Amino acid sequence: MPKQPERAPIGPVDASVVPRYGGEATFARLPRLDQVPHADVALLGVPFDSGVSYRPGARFGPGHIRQSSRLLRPFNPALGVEPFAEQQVVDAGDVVCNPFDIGAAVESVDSAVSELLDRGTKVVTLGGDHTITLPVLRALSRRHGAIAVLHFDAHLDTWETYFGEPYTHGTPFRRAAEEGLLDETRCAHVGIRGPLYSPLDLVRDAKLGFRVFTSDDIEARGAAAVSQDVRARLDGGPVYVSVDIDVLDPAHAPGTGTPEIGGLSSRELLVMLRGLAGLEIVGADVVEVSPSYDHAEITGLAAANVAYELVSLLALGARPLSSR
Ligand SMILES: N=C(N)NCCCC(=O)O
Ligand SMILES: [Zn+2]
Ligand SMILES: [Zn+2]
Repeated sequence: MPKQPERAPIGPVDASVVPRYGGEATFARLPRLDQVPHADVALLGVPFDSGVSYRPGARFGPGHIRQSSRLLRPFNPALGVEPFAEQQVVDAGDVVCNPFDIGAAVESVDSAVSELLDRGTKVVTLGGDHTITLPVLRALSRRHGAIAVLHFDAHLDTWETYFGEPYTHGTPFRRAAEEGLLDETRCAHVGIRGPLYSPLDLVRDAKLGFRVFTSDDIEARGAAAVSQDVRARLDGGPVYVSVDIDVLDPAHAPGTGTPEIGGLSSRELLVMLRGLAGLEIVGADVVEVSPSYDHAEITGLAAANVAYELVSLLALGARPLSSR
């Protein structure tokens, strides 16, 4: 059989030909999963927020992030990559999640992510509240074993339960640690700040294997310096990147459910993300975007651009070692 010529990825709709404010709001105006023969990377919406402890609305996050992603362009100069040309990126639509049964919703996310991974597609999940990271980690660790988690968040999300419930947006990383999904020598939280329930929260969190880089550390030492330490912590195996948009200061991301003052600027978050270039990233998410508290798409734009950086990092990771 003659070798098939390699097909170039189908990219976004060209904004210089078709106005970017019209047409279907797939992420970055990319093709849908059913429009390509094979996808290397899929953006997957998870409209679910039954795990929240305060303001609701993250169920509307995926649609809002897509709408806010219309202005993204195909070349990322900061990382020197064309993320949609070097790999086939698609929008895989939304997972159907039962809003009245958290356990069932968690199973649905696991199945949807597993199905994509089985086809050789990496997944960047658009939440949804932070509950949804647990099933993604379950699906990934079935393939990769225990993985490092880099968790950007104001909150630890390693609390025990809320109202006796194990699956909530404040507990995913405790469940993940208990289930042995995490490489406890290589996990980190970045951007932690704000009041806790008890001094023991930090002690219990450290026991799960997380190193904490606080929002104050970034203010004191600068994002570039902290990013070096984070990188050193993660190196040596598969890494999952979870971005709770409330890692940003409410001035940079007002549209979220549990806002905490004194957070990162969007510029600092970009520096931290770009510092990950070259790591073995196996999946990522952007969660906790709650559009009804957003203004002027501030949070939507931040989330869309974070997802764009994550897809860019996946493109770099897919390059042959010699050209990274
Ligand atoms: N994952 C997010 N965004 N928040 C967790 C906060 C849990 C609490 O109410 O203490
Ligand atoms: Zn948070
Ligand atoms: Zn969180």
